Amino acid sequence: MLRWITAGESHGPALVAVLDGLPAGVEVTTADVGRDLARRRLGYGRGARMKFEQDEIELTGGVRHGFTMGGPVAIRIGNTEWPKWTTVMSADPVDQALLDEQARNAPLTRPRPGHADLAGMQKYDLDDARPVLERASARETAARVALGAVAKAFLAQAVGVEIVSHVTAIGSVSAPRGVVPHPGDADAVDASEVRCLDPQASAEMIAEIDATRKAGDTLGGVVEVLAYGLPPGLGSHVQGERRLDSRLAAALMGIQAIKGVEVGDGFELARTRGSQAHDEIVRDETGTITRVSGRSGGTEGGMSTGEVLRVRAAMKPISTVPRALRTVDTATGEPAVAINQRSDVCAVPAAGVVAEAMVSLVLAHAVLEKFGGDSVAETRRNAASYLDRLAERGLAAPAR
Ligand SMILES: Cc1cc2nc3c(=O)[nH]c(=O)nc-3n(C[C@H](O)[C@H](O)[C@H](O)COP(=O)(O)O)c2cc1C
Ligand SMILES: C=C(O[C@@H]1CC(C(=O)O)=C[C@@H](OP(=O)(O)O)[C@H]1O)C(=O)O
Repeated sequence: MLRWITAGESHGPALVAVLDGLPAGVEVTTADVGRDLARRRLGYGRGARMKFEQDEIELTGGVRHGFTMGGPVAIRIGNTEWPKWTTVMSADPVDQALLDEQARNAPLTRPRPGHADLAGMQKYDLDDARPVLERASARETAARVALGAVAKAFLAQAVGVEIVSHVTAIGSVSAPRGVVPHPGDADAVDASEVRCLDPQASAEMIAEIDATRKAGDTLGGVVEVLAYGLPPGLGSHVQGERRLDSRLAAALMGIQAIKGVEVGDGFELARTRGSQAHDEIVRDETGTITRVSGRSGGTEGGMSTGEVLRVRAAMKPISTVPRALRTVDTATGEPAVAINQRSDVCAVPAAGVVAEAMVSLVLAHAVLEKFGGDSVAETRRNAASYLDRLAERGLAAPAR
């Protein structure tokens, strides 16, 4: 079983992340993790912090000489912001006099709509939103992306699966339908400041972000993740929680600010007649079983079909809106405007990288469930044996 967990606060000394259950022999380095973390910092519309936050990475456990050893992989990501926050975020008690010296230590009592602030203060019996927002912050997604990089390395090396993500909409601007990147397009996607393959849509998205920033407002959008090379039969129809689609949806919905998930053509399928909604099965000239379309997004009955997996996630606009939103000061009970610190205007491009990480973790888990293995070579042999058996039965799925 593959399990993962993260800890740490936005302005604490570091984030830490643990991935337990990975076989030995996965080739992964600090540079591989760093590459994905750098991609997460990309994106037009991000705020000031992303320009100077450095993501100091340390593989603190589970990896030796560039290969996993079979134990938990532990990653520490130091926050370079920490020196400014040593008092307000000190783990140990601090003198009140010292706290009173800096404005940033004052309790936050004007909860921001759209954030965890108010519900967290209610739930955890707090007079200050600080302990809530520190953990609710999407700074935590750096830890997930670090683990996702390791999962992605495992998927590529064990079963040849490649993951790519892109932005399909920002605010009212959508990429044309049919813009679907292949693994070979990954660098071209990242070369766009909004991680969109279509140049015209990219330019329009950037203009929309500029106009929104000028208006003191924020934006959301839609990201899509594709997985190429999945074998059929990951996940299972036998129990709701074992379905690959339900696990992907939960993992994507667990990302900060994600409010909707679609698998394949998703909501569009609800408006389509059955004859136009499903992917007909044919045998091609090589004897391979294949589909004439990809509307299902590569899952049927909660299992991978062997076709390209395609999932989308909708992100709501950034919650910290410069045009101050109404709230109530919890210290006085009086109407107030929400705290408004520096913030992103749009983080949809970064959310795509986070979604890629979550899809990678879910797929790595599903691969290990199906094929097991204490070494990558063993997982690879087990997967090959399954695919050989499918071929023997005349049920080989296409290599994608
Ligand atoms: C990559 C990423 C970056 C984000 N950056 C910000 C930000 O700078 N400011 C902000 O207010 N919200 C930001 N958010 C969103 C908040 O974390 C999110 O709105 C908040 O957790 C409440 O959303 P929820 O109701 O889905 O938990 C970001 C989200 C993601 C995924
Ligand atoms: C730090 C990151 O994102 C942060 C997510 C975030 C939020 O409220 O979610 C608010 C901002 O942080 P701060 O309040 O310190 O300016 C973003 O910069 C990151 O993605 O690494």
